[in-house]
Amino acid sequence: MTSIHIDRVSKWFGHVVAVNDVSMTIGPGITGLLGPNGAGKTTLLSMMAGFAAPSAGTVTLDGDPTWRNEQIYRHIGMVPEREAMYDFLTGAKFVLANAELHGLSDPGAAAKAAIDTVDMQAAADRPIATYSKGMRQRMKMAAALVHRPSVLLLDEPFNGMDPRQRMHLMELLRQMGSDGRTVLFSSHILEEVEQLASHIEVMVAGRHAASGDFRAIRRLMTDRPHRYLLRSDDDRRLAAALVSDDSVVSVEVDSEEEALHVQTSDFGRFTVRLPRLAADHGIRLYDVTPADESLESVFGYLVQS
Ligand SMILES: Nc1ncnc2c1ncn2[C@@H]1O[C@H](COP(=O)(O)OP(=O)(O)OP(=O)(O)O)[C@@H](O)[C@H]1O
Repeated sequence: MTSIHIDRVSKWFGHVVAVNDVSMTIGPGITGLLGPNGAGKTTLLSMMAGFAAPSAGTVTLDGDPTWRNEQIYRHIGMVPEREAMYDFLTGAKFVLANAELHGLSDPGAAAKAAIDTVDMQAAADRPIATYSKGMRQRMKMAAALVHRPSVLLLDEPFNGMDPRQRMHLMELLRQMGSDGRTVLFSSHILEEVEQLASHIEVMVAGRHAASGDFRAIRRLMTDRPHRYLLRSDDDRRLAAALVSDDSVVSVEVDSEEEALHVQTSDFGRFTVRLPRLAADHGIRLYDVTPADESLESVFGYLVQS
């Protein structure tokens, strides 16, 4: 069982719409679920794992609904972002308890194999309370893998990991993807998603904003109109010079801030043209600051497009 199909799914909590009419299919290999905080990624993953019911629409795994379907839990492993571990247990006991909950025929062997997979043998007999965030993350991963699920869902798995742990987990996920498993992980960091996933789904404010190859998503993010804040020794003359340039969409003089707000459609060309233009007109530039570089505004642009 490998393909998750999300069909017109919404989820609301009182007046909050966490997921808004989302449709997507997640197949074998590695997919990145990208979106800023509060985009609805955790809520969507919980519905995929069968932990929460959609308010509208359906979530199915190879045609079978995931909600309240015991058979489905055998095929899905979920690594939640929030800690859901008993700190007094050792890592080994925690993974073993998960193996027993799944009713596996040899829970001891399954737990040992899962701990070996995440390379946590050395710390397996220590209480979880003594683990670093990255070690906890790996034990949660072992618990999620103990029944050898064909679908692995991970919520912000790289949070709190050091670079070496990050590389180790990336390697492990790559291996699972190439074994034909379906691996879906959420993140709010584009670079992280790019390194691992060839296919990306983007969520913004509960909506499905974009889907595709990471190059296409990257292009969408860099081709958007860029806004800059400029300060110079003669803003009005600079504004007049800028409006005649092809790369500039709009210029606004902000006399309160004593600055110019410039919007460009081609930021590569603009960054080359701006210093030349200023030099040609004998204008001195004091400040050139991108005004919309925050991740939220980049995602916001994707939703509008
Ligand atoms: N149980 C709940 N009760 C009320 N509101 C909720 C609940 N769970 C999520 N929400 C709201 O739904 C929206 C989406 O939250 P969700 O946690 O799914 O986003 P996210 O993309 O995973 O963000 P983050 O990375 O910050 O966890 C948010 O506005 C959140 O406050």
